[in-house]
Amino acid sequence: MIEVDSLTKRYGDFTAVHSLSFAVKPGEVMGLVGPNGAGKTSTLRCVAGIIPPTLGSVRLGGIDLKADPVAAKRTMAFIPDEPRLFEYLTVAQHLAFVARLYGVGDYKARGEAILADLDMADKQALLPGELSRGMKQKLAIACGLLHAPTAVIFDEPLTGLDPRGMRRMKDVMRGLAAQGAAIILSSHLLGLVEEVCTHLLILKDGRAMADGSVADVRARFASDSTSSLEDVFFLATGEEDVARP
Ligand SMILES: Nc1ncnc2c1ncn2[C@@H]1O[C@H](COP(=O)(O)OP(=O)(O)OP(=O)(O)O)[C@@H](O)[C@H]1O
Repeated sequence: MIEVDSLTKRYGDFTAVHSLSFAVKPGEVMGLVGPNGAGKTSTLRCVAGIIPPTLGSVRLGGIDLKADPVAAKRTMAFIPDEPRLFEYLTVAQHLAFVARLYGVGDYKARGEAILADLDMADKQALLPGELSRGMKQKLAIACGLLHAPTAVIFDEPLTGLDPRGMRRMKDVMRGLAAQGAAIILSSHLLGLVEEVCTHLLILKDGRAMADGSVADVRARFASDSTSSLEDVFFLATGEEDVARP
């Protein structure tokens, strides 16, 4: 469960996120979408405990992030769009290191299963410098999932993946949700959001333009239940001439 209550993020005098509240329940995948500068990254970083909110609170698995950051972060994984790896650790050593950090005792079988899911089983002895961009992304994902997080944040998770990798990644997200994880997926790829997400939060200028199940948001903004998420996005954000043919 991810619970965000009245989250405000200011940078100096500028307010990037205005009193935002939402919750992602176990099994839900919430798509966080919005135009450039809407406040998505600021929100995600606050939820992940990377930067502090100016006001408001975040609870992960029922644990207040400010009151007990270590316990709250133990329940969570943040998968950034740009993989950050250790140059001198192999794939297998990355998993061993992350397992020690999170106190995952029986990590080997779990790590191998995650690597296999991502088509990385035969890459265990390689260093990041020997991996392609997409493989690095997959390794970052494997590291993030090793401790079986119940709250998972994906920021543009398909960046650099080939079509097979993208399909694997979508399966991984659906699988995590089916196992009861609460997931936030931030992406500009509205097709991906439409395929994977059960819920939507559309942000603009740091404010929620829409929040709810995909069906509810669609019903609110589009007259037609078959309208694409792209249409819903433009209607909700007023970003484009929606009357275009
Ligand atoms: N460290 C910072 N200092 C000052 N302003 C910032 C900082 N980080 C972000 N902002 C501002 O906050 C606003 C929201 O930025 P943010 O990166 O959260 O948006 P975003 O929705 O993730 O955008 P994008 O889709 O382009 O990644 C923007 O106006 C940005 O200029």
